[in-house]
Amino acid sequence: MSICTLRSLNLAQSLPLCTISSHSGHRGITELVFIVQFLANSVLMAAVTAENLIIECAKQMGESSILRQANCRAKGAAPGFKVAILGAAGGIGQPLAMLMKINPLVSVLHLYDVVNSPGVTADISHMDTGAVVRGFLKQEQLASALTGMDLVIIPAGVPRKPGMTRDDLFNINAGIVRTLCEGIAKCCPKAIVNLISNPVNSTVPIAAEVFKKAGTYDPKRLLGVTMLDVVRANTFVAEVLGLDPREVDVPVVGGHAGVTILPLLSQVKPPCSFTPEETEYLTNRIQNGGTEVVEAKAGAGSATLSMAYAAVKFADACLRGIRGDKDVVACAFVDSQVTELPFFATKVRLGPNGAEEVYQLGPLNAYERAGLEKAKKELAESIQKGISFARK
Ligand SMILES: NC(=O)C1=CN([C@@H]2O[C@H](COP(=O)(O)OP(=O)(O)OC[C@H]3O[C@@H](n4cnc5c(N)ncnc54)[C@H](O)[C@@H]3O)[C@@H](O)[C@H]2O)C=CC1
Ligand SMILES: O=C([O-])CC(=O)C(=O)O
Repeated sequence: MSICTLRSLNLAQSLPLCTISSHSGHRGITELVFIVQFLANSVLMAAVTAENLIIECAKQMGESSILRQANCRAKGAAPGFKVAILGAAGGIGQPLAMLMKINPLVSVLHLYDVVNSPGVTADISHMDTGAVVRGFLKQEQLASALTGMDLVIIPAGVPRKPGMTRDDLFNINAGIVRTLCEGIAKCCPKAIVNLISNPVNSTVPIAAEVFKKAGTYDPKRLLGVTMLDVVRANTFVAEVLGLDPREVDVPVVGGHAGVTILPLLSQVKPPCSFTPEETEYLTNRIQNGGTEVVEAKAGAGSATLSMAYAAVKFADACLRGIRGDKDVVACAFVDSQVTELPFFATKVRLGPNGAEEVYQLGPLNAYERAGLEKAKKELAESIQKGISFARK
């Protein structure tokens, strides 16, 4: 308030003064000066009156109510999409929330968690970017967090420690994902869902079953996030080729765990070739990128910062798709007819309804065909595990 008043004072005092000094002596100009002075004083009085009014209102209604009104006004100011992050106070959730607050396509950002979301929300809400941020804590606020959302990003759940596989997270994360997806089915059934929680190869089938049970399943709108595999593949391949990673595009198909992560090195852009040793090295490194980080963090969790970056890259592609941008293509783990499995990661074209088109694998070399068979075997089990859990 006081800053507003100061600004008005400056305006009222400085404007007429500088006008007089440069134009004194001219009658018409002097009249103009008086008019400007009069207008400036009126602005000042109006500002003071308005400030008094607001202070009076604040006294009567309580400060938080005034702040809520300010929030409502801000909401109308920035056109864009409404995005919720479930698990927003976590290792991925926090940097993801920060990066989504910067995204100009986002007008409203809902941060939900079972702990610490008020603090994260207060912190992020001070960033002077367009999106309005609201925090939601615990199950009783899940419905409010989800209502009206266009895109829901889910990084909720426990991460790995050294020695664990992603499947070891199933017992805890399966239940978390089921509960959150039940909320989505009730409160924002048309939202596009970006599912990050591991094991993605099982949590995506769980989400699909929950939506089927609720009668809201739209296969296009459910996307398992495998972007981190692509981000890693681009980085490691660029290192080997001596290129800038931003110039490299590596399709990664299959799923998101160990051998189910299948980089298609024969389809790298720009076109290039690798020796058998390079192919072996790159495939292993891309498949074990997650484990590399888990071991380096030595018990303090798994990839969070690169994952937040990858999640934002993917969410941004989804939002551009919803907006109607043409040719938005990214890899994701989706409902698929590309193989005999019900879910598979390939390139998809993102549009207003999510994954509008699921692309075929394209030509594979012998190394990749062998990798595909291994990937499908493990994927089939993980998918079935998720479906059985959700149907129990
Ligand atoms: N798809 C991918 O490429 C990747 C997936 N992940 C997975 O993402 C998940 C999260 O990882 P981090 O953020 O590092 O873990 P974290 O433990 O740091 O954060 C998880 C957050 O989820 C919250 N949470 C737990 N139960 C919840 C519930 N019922 N509702 C809402 N929030 C809940 C926790 O309070 C916590 O704030 C893990 O399952 C991890 O394996 C991690 C990296 C890459
Ligand atoms: O490895 C983990 O547990 C986390 C993850 O999915 C990844 O970093 O790719």
